[in-house]
Amino acid sequence: MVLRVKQLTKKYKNKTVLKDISFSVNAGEIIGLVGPNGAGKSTLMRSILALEAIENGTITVNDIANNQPDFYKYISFLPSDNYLYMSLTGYDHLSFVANIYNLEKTEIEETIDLIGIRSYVNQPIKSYSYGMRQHLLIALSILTKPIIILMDEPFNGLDPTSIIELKQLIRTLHSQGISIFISTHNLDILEDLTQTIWFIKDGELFTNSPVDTMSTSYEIAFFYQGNIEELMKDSYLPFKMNDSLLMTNSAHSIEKYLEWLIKNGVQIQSVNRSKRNLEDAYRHFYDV
Ligand SMILES: Nc1ncnc2c1ncn2[C@@H]1O[C@H](COP(=O)(O)OP(=O)(O)OP(=O)(O)O)[C@@H](O)[C@H]1O
Repeated sequence: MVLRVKQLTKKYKNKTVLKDISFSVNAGEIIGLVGPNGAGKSTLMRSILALEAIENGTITVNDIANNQPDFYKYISFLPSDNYLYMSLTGYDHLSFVANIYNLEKTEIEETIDLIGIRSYVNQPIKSYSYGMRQHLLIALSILTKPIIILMDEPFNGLDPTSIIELKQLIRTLHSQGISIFISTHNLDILEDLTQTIWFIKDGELFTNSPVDTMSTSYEIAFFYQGNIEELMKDSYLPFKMNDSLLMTNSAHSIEKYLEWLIKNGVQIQSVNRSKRNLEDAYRHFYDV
């Protein structure tokens, strides 16, 4: 167990924004947090980091509570707002954090290479693009070798190139065993990164969200000279047709569908996990 949150309640004046929320994040998980504007995503992250005073709850990382300095060695935060100093360089920022945590120069160098910011790390922040700033913020957030990173809307304002790079970076961090808790409004990006997606609604967190079944639903593009619907009926496997794609049903394994189709002379052109599932689940859950 990396992060554990127990019975967290947070109010702003009379309004309860987070209602008795409990959950845990395991090592190496990528968790997506979804919810409409004002649902409480940022408040949840800020409360975990004790940036907000809370009414009730305990929050630990590696069993260390968030009122202990060591807590902040193991967890780091990529906030949605940019807090960089325009006249200082990327390296200045990294040295600043390294000094606080008593880190070696070599650790700064390793981080620069891992995040791939060497070509501009000695330039002042004011010359950085939005994506370059985001990379530096990530470099800052991993400098202390955290075991979990909270990312609040990290894709906001990024162009497609930076989005692709950031997704790759998140995968790299994940491959190193770092857990990532990420809030975003971009459902497509989230679906690309993880199948563990939690919903927040009216101050409650739904960790067994309606998206749980989505991972096993697929779209199959195929070539077949006969009538595919007739052929599928004979298989007794539930399906839907969508823009001439065959949509599988999540309760049945993809292998069963492929086996049946191939056996009956259908040429498979591609198989993709259905992208529409998260959006559908979102619409259904939030009644959009
Ligand atoms: N400092 C504050 N004082 C009073 N109310 C606040 C404060 N910060 C947030 N709120 C309220 O708490 C609720 C949750 O806000 P929060 O920013 O956590 O939502 P969010 O899910 O991150 O939204 P968004 O997707 O728009 O970023 C909202 O109703 C918001 O108005």
